[in-house]
Amino acid sequence: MIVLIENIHAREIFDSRGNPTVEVDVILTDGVLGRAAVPSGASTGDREAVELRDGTERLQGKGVLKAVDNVNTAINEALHHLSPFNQAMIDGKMIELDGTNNKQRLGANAILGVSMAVARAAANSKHVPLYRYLGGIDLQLPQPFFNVINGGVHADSGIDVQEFLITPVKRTSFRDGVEKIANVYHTLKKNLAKQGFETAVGDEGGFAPKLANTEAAIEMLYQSIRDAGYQPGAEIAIAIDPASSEFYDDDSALYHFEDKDLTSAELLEYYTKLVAKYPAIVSIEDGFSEHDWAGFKKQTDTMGQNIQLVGDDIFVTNPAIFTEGIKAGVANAILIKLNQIGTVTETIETIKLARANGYKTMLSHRSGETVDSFIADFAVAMNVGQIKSGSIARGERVEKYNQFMRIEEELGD
Ligand SMILES: O=C(O)[C@@H](CO)OP(=O)(O)O
Ligand SMILES: [Mg+2]
Repeated sequence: MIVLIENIHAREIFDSRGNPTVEVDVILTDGVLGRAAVPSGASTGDREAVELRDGTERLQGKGVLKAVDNVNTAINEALHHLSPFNQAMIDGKMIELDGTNNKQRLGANAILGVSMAVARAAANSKHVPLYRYLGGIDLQLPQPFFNVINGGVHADSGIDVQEFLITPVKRTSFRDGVEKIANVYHTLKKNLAKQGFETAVGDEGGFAPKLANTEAAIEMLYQSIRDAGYQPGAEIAIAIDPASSEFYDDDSALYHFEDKDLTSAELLEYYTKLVAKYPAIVSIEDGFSEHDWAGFKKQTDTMGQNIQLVGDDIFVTNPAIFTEGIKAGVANAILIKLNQIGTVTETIETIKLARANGYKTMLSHRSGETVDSFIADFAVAMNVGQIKSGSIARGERVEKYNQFMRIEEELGD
């Protein structure tokens, strides 16, 4: 029996920050359903594909009814009775229908919702798990990075660095890694409370204590890793995402960081000293602004041999922009976010580009999420190597880690 797309239906739902977002149902001619929901960022890169919002009075302008309508009319018509098993063709049709270079007409939120839901419908129709449908034979669970202290625009902690992540470098399995992180997480909570700090959490489920600065947060992590019975660095390593585009001033070309205005060179000196003092730090993401390619390049030249340097806002998962970055020798790893580029097919293209050029890849959630765990299956299918999905203490974050544990159980040894 030939199975085709019968109907596509989108609706407006709400994400983990209480903002509207797009959910899409794809129904095939065999009656099978594929459903997917689109996440949303707060510290977005300028050149990300456009998230279409209504801009009307309703819901502070954040409604997504236009995007929903684009799915239910134009996209539904264009994909009617096409094969759900040719993802590249489906994504290509939507890119063509949109006709812009940043998906501003139909909305990347509309297009990505359909793109992911088609993949899921196809997998369901074939009765195979999504990770197996999208993946080849090389299915691998990634190294997980858990964001346990939140700052920047994700919390009101007052800490300039947006994310402090910990990763279980020594682990016997994915589940074992999650258990170790859970131990550190609960120890960190106790340590914060003991010292009189708040233990409420930020957007990504990490704590949002009013710590003095970056070093104080890292000290807190070192102490909690040790108190939980692990060695910082050898057993549990640390990563940071300063998301520095958020504190970069384009006019003066200065970084407003921890009450000082730093030049690009001064910020580099800061990072150099920071990793020398805290060798458990193995990865820095967006250490420099998306508008400071020279600074990012300088950091790559001086620190890139010893540490992972991840480009997020600067590359926005865009194959064309990333190609410029590769040519310029900027960063040695790339953060991958499906909604920065807007289709499954283009995301795969960027991952392949990274692999071909010796860049590491880290798949990422957004700070506004839903319980959709598409990225867990996608990470395994694409063998991305690393993932970040927040802490283990908010449902929409932990659902991704739980899905990895289900997949690990299915894959066995
Ligand atoms: O900067 C980031 O890496 C992301 C995800 O953690 O944040 P946002 O989704 O707000 O862009
Ligand atoms: Mg980032």
